[in-house]
Amino acid sequence: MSLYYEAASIIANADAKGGSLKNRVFGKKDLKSPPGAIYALVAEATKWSTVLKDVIERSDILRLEKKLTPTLALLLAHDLLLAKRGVAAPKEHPLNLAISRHKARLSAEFTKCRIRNGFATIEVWRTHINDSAHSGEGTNGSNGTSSVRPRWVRVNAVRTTLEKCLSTAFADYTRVTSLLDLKGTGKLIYIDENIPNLIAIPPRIDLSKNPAYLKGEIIIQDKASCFPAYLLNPQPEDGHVIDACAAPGNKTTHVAAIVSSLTSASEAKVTACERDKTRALTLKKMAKLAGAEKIVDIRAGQDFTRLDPNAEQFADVGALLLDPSCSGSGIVGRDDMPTLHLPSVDAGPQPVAGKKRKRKGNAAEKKVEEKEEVVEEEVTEETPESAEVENDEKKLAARLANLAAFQLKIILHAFKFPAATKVTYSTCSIHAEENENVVVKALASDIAKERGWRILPRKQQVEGMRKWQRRGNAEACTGASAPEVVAEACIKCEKGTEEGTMGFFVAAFVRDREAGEDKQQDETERDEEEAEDEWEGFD
Ligand SMILES: C[S@@+](CC[C@H](N)C(=O)[O-])C[C@H]1O[C@@H](n2cnc3c(N)ncnc32)[C@H](O)[C@@H]1O
Repeated sequence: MSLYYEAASIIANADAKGGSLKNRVFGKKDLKSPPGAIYALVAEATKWSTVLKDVIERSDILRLEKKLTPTLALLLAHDLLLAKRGVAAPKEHPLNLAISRHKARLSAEFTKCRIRNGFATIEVWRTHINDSAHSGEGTNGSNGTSSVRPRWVRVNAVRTTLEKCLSTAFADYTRVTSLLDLKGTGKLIYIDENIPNLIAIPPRIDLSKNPAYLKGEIIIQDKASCFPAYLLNPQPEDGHVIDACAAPGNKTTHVAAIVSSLTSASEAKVTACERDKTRALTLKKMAKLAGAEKIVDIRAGQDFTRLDPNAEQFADVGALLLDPSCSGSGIVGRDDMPTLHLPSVDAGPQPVAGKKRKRKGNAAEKKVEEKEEVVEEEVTEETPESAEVENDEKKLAARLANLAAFQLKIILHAFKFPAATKVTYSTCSIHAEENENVVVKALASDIAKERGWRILPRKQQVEGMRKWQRRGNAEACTGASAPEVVAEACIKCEKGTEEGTMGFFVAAFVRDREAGEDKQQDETERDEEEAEDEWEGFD
């Protein structure tokens, strides 16, 4: 497999591994190309991806080179236009031919793009691209707007208050009113408008030695990761809360802070299950640092799906937070996969209406057509390698299907807790298979119908979540009785946007306590009657 196919496979993330690009490349054992070369190619091509996407689309090469995938076109165009060594494949290699025969067109579009963006030379442009990547800011987000990646900081309400923090740890910071303003110089702070007690500062500021951080008064936590506990909105009447998949504990300590602010810390009760004993150690440390060890009962090594919902000790569990393992495709770390903007085949210049190419056109047109036919043939020679890419896609689909089955199992188990009326389900995945699709299946389940579980509609969500604009995709909710309502109830975050979050998904399920109790009572009575009917003794 060539360098380009291996790099494309890393980008496709066929192994569905989360974490940084470095981890994904250097952690992969079976690479044939040098990992350093793959890493450099993906990192550099990603930095330039908004530019290359534009250049490729305007050149229309994806339409001409039918078997060149958007990812391969991006990687090859990068090397052709920007790498000192050019395309790292022999001149006669089909991939090299597929990109090099469009060199004139691509170079012309690249130059036009540079001029449009106001850069006098490629070197000035390169410096700008490198600076933007270094500060964690995209020149353009995936939706064509500016993107920003601030450092999100949650003020831990168990230990302190936002006001105290603003007058101590952040006393010398200047308040800005937009996330984009955090790109400025100096100590800047933004107070979030969706999540209480959440602030953002420029990513260049290191908090690791800050006393407030060391004392657990502030916790570094992505904004999106604060959505589940806030959306769950546990109230004193909800009683006991369960965090089903808790380590390392960001959401556990957040939910602990919310419940303890509403009741006395001695009454607040959160049970945190963590199946992995080693990860549970981190959870323990985190709960201690956050001052939540008395609120949180940690069940190290406990598989949530083996917890007995009908056990006496869980009789008052009213709310459950479910944040199960997922593909992690939405995760953005400081050293993580930056957002890659891929060209689309349909975005290129469209043929002018009424000027259909004919087989017997003028000489120039004919030449183009002949070339196109040759292109088809040459790329077909790549079939074995294309098959490997296809295989990667199949691997990803299989992994997502497994994860989705496990995620659904977690939700359906949570629905069984007799006093529960609130459940949040979240993932840091960008795949509908793990998100909307799982929600739709959960709503269609027998237990949801029996116990009256439904989606919490947007208009009934807590204010900050109601205000959040990015919602689910109705097409991915096909199968639900009201796909538009379910999609609107689903909350999404996208990485690489002006909102400055990771990729994330969260939805809440609710049911009326009375309706649930009635239905459960009916069910119990029905079970008893059935048991009586089945009883055939003493005759
Ligand atoms: C996405 S992480 C949770 C992150 C955590 N909620 C936070 O915000 O810090 C998922 C965790 O669930 C744990 N897990 C997976 N399956 C589980 C199960 N059946 N029961 C309990 N924990 C489980 C994993 O070991 C992992 O630590």
